[in-house]
Amino acid sequence: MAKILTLPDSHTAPLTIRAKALVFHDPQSRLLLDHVERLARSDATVLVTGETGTGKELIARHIHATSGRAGPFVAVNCGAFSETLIDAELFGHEAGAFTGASHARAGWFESANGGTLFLDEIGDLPMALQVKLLRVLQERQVVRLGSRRPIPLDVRLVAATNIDLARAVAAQHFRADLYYRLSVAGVRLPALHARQADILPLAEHFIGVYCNRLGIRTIPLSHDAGDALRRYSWPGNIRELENVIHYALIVCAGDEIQASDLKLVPLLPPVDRRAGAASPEPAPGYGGYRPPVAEAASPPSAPVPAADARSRLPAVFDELLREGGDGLFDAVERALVHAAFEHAQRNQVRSARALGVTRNMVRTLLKRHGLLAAGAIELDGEGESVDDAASAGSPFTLSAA
Ligand SMILES: Nc1ncnc2c1ncn2[C@@H]1O[C@H](COP(=O)(O)OP(=O)(O)OP(=O)(O)O)[C@@H](O)[C@H]1O
Repeated sequence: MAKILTLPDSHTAPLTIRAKALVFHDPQSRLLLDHVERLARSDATVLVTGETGTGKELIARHIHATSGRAGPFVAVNCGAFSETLIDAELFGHEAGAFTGASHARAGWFESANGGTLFLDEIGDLPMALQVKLLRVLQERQVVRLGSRRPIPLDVRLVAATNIDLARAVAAQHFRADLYYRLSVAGVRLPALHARQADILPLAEHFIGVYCNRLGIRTIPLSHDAGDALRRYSWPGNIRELENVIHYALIVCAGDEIQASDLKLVPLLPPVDRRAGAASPEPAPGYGGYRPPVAEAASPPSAPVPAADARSRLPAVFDELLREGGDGLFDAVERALVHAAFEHAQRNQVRSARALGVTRNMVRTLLKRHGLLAAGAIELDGEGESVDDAASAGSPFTLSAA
């Protein structure tokens, strides 16, 4: 059974709590872990939400491991089966219940008796089975397909999803009654970029795991590599970090993992600070990320009130701003506007849509950062109108909270 190391209250140094494979170092993460363990001690059904790769299954396993339940942990991905199959697999069937059912078979609920059933991607469960699931949860008994005999159950259900179930209810893809039943006890796992203090401890943890697996001595991160990991936005969250470290250990040729060994997917194209200059090719390795190059001699235009600009940009900038001060904010804002403008082939309307701001705001920001200075071409949209709402699918909203 996984064991949590409890830390003395007086311990002020940053600490990593390791419980089997659990790394929770960020103060917010530790609070979350406390919450999870309190829920684990109850019998409550728990809904774990969070983006892909944030550790939902790991948390479900931890809930089981710390619940004191002696039965097994049974994990099922609801999105991986057809409706007919998942019905029979979840609730079991008697012999002859349907064509091909030559033997009676216990379903996952019965298999998890005394333990925990983890239903991953619960949002993918077909509506008809949502009704059945709700009934099983309420009555604490299951009836196999082809039978009328109720089988009593003692199963703790943990469900997980990376979609917004409330929206799925609004879109009539998910039943409201099941939603309310599942949402009583919830755990929301933050995206990795919002757990800054967890990034390096997790990276070190994965270095340990994979060096062990590869049978090599531990290779530490160089300073630059650590910096790059902290600055990256991690759209694939902890799973992506794990893969990046695994790959880096395979390609690393020296005594330390270098930034160039890290295969990070670029969120932003590289930045050229000269207005109107063509974007250079991404750097090799390190996902093409480059720090902004030194300021070139393009004259700054009339500034716009910073607060105005900030209020319209995604929340991730607020985080960067808190951490890095105005200089960092400006650099990121400029990089973003420049990237969107180049990506939209200097069409202000399309840039505005990608950024989720008005066209006037794009124009103001372009001016402010000298991107409409001499040599820059200004193309307007062909009569397209833009409203203030962020456009769906904007490539620049990936890391927004
Ligand atoms: N706190 C953590 N400490 C150590 N490893 C972790 C932690 N959280 C997640 N991981 C690792 O990250 C990987 C992804 O975690 P997991 O599969 O639990 O994510 P998930 O949210 O269920 O993903 P998906 O939504 O894609 O199913 C796993 O290898 C897991 O062991």
